[in-house]
Amino acid sequence: MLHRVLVTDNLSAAGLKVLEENPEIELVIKTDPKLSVEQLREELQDADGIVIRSGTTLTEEVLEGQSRLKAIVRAGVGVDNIDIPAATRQGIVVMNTPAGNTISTAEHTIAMMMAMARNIGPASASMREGKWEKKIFTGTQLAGKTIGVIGLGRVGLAVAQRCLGLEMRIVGYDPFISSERANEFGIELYRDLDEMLPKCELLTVHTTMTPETKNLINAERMAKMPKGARIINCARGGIIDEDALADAVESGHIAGAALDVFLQEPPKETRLVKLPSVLTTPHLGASTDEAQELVAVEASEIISGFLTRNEVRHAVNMAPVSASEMGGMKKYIDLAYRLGILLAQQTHGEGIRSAEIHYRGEAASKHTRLLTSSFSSGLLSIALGDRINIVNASMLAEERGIPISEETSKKAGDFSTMIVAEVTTDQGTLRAGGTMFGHEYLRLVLMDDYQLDAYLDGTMLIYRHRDVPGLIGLVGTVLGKNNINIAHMALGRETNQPGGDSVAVINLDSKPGQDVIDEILSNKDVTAVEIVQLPVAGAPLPWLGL
Ligand SMILES: NC(=O)C1=CN([C@@H]2O[C@H](COP(=O)(O)OP(=O)(O)OC[C@H]3O[C@@H](n4cnc5c(N)ncnc54)[C@H](O)[C@@H]3O)[C@@H](O)[C@H]2O)C=CC1
Ligand SMILES: O=C(O)CCC(=O)C(=O)O
Repeated sequence: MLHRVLVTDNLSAAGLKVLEENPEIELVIKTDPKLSVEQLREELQDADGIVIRSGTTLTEEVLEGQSRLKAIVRAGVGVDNIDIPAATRQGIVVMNTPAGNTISTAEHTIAMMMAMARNIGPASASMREGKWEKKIFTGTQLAGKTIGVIGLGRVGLAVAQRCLGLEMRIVGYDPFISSERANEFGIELYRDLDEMLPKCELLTVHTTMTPETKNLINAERMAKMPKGARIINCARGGIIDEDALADAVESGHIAGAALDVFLQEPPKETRLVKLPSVLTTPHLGASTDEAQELVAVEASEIISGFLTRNEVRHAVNMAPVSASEMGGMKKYIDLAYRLGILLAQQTHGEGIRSAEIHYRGEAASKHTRLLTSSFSSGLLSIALGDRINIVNASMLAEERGIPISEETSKKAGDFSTMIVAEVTTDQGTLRAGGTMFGHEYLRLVLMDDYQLDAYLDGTMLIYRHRDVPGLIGLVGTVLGKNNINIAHMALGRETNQPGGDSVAVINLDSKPGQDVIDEILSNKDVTAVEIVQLPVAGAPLPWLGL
């Protein structure tokens, strides 16, 4: 089946070519005219993936109920036009291309700073009107000035490097970078933003947009900057309070501002944009041929890799997994998922309080967070059906107040690799442990305290009983007379003594009806019977299609 990829913003031709040339992808381009919310919802119903830039907004309303959509790729950095919690809840993986437009954005920041410092915009406009106004456009030299850089990630550091070349002094603020790293870039790092601001003759922000960075630079903080300071924002509108900035520019406390990004794009409130000492561009930071080609090609490769090879690159709502890593993980993902569905059925998905997963031996060196998500998606599958997958399982478990923890030990026990899951419910704790033979055949080797060796697939009849002679034959007869074939049978004894409590797991070729269960249960030595239905061996996992 072809994977349908929707593109709703302008992507460079080189990026589109990657998608067009992939025989497993069907490309649908809907850039002109811009889709309404309703049209976007409709298009997404038939899409496996979507590639966007900043022009498309994927809100909760748009993403709600999009059961076919598996991946969103942002050709660029900022994912603030995507409702990430909504996407995660829907089980949609969100990925971006973090590095392709860094240099272009840093260059745009420098261009904005220099143009603002030398009044290039208004001077050019004045000449276009036939004027020659040398005096009023006298600017300010940058060499020797102190610039504050807030957010020392990819763009912030690239800006700092360039400012160093302009012989500026650089002070910086980013709570998540070490002073050693900042010093490598010639930046004097401050741990307190308010202490740094009085030093900043220029200030540039390069953080992502988060609740913490919204209005990070407000009226109070602008007041702490020296009179005549200048502010640049080529990151995200709203990191600098737009109203407060307009006030500060009007009052003359801030001499000028250079803005590429706005709270609303295009801005509806234009007081700031119309101020003569405010220089603006329409979100052009990443708009160079080079950056657009890089991000578009990378975005197209990311969506193709995800849909055709299960590769997860630069995901913002799940752990990344390379194609080769995914290859070695498939069986483990499957094993964890099967243990989850097994325990879900044994608890009937009710009253689950918490779960603990233990990874032993080889399993401990795998991507255990992903395996735990896979287990969780199996565990919650009864309650949530096919709405749940590896992407949203942890979030949905947390939302239901079910803590799912993991513990790893590289020391192998009885098996070279093993996953043991324990689920605590209102009634008690259930345990299931699985391994794989020859990296291929999944086996259930632990059930509560019983050691056994059962197939971990298909229809499983599990009955608990006293270990007395003849019982296996009796159960076999009941199944036989109802024409139910036994594929495999495993027994687990609590102690090695006969007569104690035991469990039997019988893999069947068809599912017995209630009458068969009742007949087995009517035996005085049988204490409980349950049927567990697992996917058949080798069945593709939901969503990942592994
Ligand atoms: N104008 C444009 O066209 C473009 C804008 N951008 C925007 O530029 C910004 C930076 O992008 P990158 O450098 O690639 O991101 P990044 O993730 O590499 O860097 C962000 C930095 O902000 C820091 N940070 C987070 N919270 C902070 C806080 N409260 N205070 C101070 N620092 C904080 C982080 O520690 C990180 O170092 C993003 O908002 C991105 O969306 C990026 C590319 C193009
Ligand atoms: O796609 C664009 O033009 C904007 C890029 C951007 O803002 C980003 O990558 O965060």
